[in-house]
Order: sequence, then C-alpha cells, then structure tokens
Amino acid sequence: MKYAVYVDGQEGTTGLRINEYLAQRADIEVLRIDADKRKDPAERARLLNAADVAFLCLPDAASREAAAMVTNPKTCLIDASTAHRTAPGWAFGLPELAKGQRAAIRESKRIANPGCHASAFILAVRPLVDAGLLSPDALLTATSITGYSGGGKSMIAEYEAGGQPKLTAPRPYALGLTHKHLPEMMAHTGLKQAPVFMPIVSNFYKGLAVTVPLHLSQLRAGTTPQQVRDALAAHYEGERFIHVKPLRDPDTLAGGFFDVQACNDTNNVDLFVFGSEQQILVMARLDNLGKGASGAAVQSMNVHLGVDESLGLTGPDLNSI
Ligand SMILES: NC(=O)C1=CN([C@@H]2O[C@H](COP(=O)(O)OP(=O)(O)OC[C@H]3O[C@@H](n4cnc5c(N)ncnc54)[C@H](OP(=O)(O)O)[C@@H]3O)[C@@H](O)[C@H]2O)C=CC1
Ligand SMILES: CC(=O)N[C@@H](CCC(=O)OP(=O)(O)O)C(=O)O
Repeated sequence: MKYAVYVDGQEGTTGLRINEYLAQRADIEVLRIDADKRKDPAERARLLNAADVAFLCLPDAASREAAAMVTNPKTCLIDASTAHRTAPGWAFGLPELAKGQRAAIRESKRIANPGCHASAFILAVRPLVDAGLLSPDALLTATSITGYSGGGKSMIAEYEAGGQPKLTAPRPYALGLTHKHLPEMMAHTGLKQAPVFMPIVSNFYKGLAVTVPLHLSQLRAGTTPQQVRDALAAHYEGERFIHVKPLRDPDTLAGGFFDVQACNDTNNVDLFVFGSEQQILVMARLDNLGKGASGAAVQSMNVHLGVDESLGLTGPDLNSI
C-alpha cells in the first residue's frame, strides 16, 4: 500500500521542492491537481480529503482556508506557512526541539512547519534555556542572512530579472521589528521577550545563517564558551541532521569567512560557538529550502508515518532547485 500525498501549492517554491523529495519515494503516490484547477476550491477540497498527508505550501490565508476544507479525520496536514505555528492543536514540526516532540508529531494530524529563520534561532537557543544557562527572561538580539528564495516566487523573479543595482547588495529588512517569526521564536524557546531580530536578504539563491551574540555575563554565572558548545552537543546527541561543530570551529576560522551556503542541498543544521571568554556568537546554518522549509516538512511526514526519518532526504539522488 502506498501513502497518498497531496501538495497544495505544487507550483510554488516550497511545493516544487517537496515534490522533488517525494519523486524519489516508492512508498508514496503523489495526487496531482490539474494545472487549470490549482486554485479551484472544490477540487482542492477533494484532493485534501483523499490524502493521507497533505502539505500546504500556500500563503497564510490560503493555508487557513485549506485547513478548514479538511473533513476527513485521517488526513494529516503539514502546513509550511506561518498560519498555525503557535496555534492550539497543532504540533510544531521540529522533531529535535525537545524530548517528546517526535511523539507529538507522530500523534497529531495537524503539524505546523517552522519558519526558516525561526528554525535556526530556536535550534540555537532552546538548548541553552533548557540547560539553565540562559534565563527565559534574557533579552537577546539575532541577525539572519538568507538567500532570496526565502521570499518565494515573487522575490525569486525580482532577483532573477536582473537590472536592479539595489539587489546586488545585502538588504536588511523587517525593520519594524515585528517579523512574522517572532511569536514562534518565543513560544518554542520559552523566551518571555522577543529577540531584537534583523534578517538580511542577499543576492544568492538559498542558504541561511542566524547569529545570536551573547556576552557571557548574560548566561548563568561562571558559564564558559565550552559549556555552551557542550550544552548544544548534549541536547542534539544522536540527531542525524543536527551537527554541533567544535568550539571556535578550526575549519571555519582557517578559512577566515563563514560560508552561509555550506548546508545547501541537505536537510542538515550546523551549530557553532565562536568568540572569546567574555563574548560569544552562537550560529546556526541551514538551507532555507531544506531544513528551513521543504526538507523539514518531509522529515515531519516521515516521523508522522513512522518510517525512517531520513527517507528521501539524504543520498546522491537529492536534487536541488
Ligand atoms: N520559500 C521559503 O524558503 C519558505 C516558505 N515558507 C512558507 O511556505 C508557504 C509557501 O511559500 P513559497 O513556496 O515560498 O511561496 P510561493 O509564492 O513560491 O508559492 C506559493 C504557491 O501557492 C499558490 N497559491 C496561492 N494562493 C493559492 C490558493 N488560494 N490556492 C491554491 N494555490 C495558491 C501560488 O500560486 P501562483 O503560482 O499562481 O502564484 C504559488 O504557486 C508560504 O506560507 C511561505 O511563507 C516557509 C518556509 C520557507
Ligand atoms: C527572504 C524572505 O523574505 N524570507 C521570509 C521567510 C521565509 C520563511 O521561513 O517563510 P515563512 O515564515 O513564510 O514560512 C521572510 O523573512 O519573511
């Protein structure tokens, strides 16, 4: 028996990449909507209710509409949008978050896929809160450097059209300090205050790194950089997609520059601790279309179905778009 899987938003950036992952799977039958009916509510409702798993790769409002169309109790929804990431009744699709998260994803028929910046921030900060090194009252800042595919089809078209000199330089944005990922960053780290968060989009397709600068005095008294690194390593022990690098990673320091794109075409997250004995940078790197979006969605599906969590996500056949 094959699982029936429908991707609502199959022509979008996230949907296309999910379909690439699914194309490698013998255990999955993809239900495709006819091109001329992609936005036909009746046809979408039919396919949503025929699916064992349906991915919502849509703007937030369309995701909410799609969720309301599902009446079949067997359909598991995995929503890539921001619509349900802190909503009651939805499991957060980050299996590595904490003990018990896999069970939540396994049991829930409603799974909210994390945002790309939020995934990196949460994976860097949650272990420090859980280990008692960082107080939930901490006042943090974070920056994120991201490729332009994070902005979906419209931003990709803008960058790839060429001819706009302003797009050749990095562009800070969300300067109103109300980025849409802040609620999930707080909800899933336990921080009581939102970080001051500035993302920067730049002239490369994909790849993302979030940096959280910390004075050691912001951490539990006496905490060393090595203890911060070790708390991350302990939290993610045995996790195949999360790689905690050695303190002041010699490979990165030898190169002199941080490579934001080094996790591209993988579902991996690399975590780093750089700095001196007084100040550190905790950094998390991922592919915004991999663990930051489509890879994470497929991983959550695998957890939900109880199949090997890395099925379709590793190996030489992993394509990129
Ligand atoms: N790109 C990324 O890195 C990430 C994106 N996300 C989230 O995933 C979701 C999808 O993003 P992304 O793939 O980038 O966006 P895109 O703009 O690339 O794709 C969205 C797709 O949804 C389609 N669509 C819009 N409205 C409807 C509707 N009412 N019914 C059916 N289809 C509809 C669009 O159609 P049309 O082709 O006609 O425009 C388009 O193909 C968003 O919520 C986004 O925030 C999450 C994490 C990362
Ligand atoms: C470059 C760019 O614009 N990136 C998007 C985030 C991409 C992402 O994670 O999207 P969702 O939260 O929509 O799922 C942004 O910062 O709004």
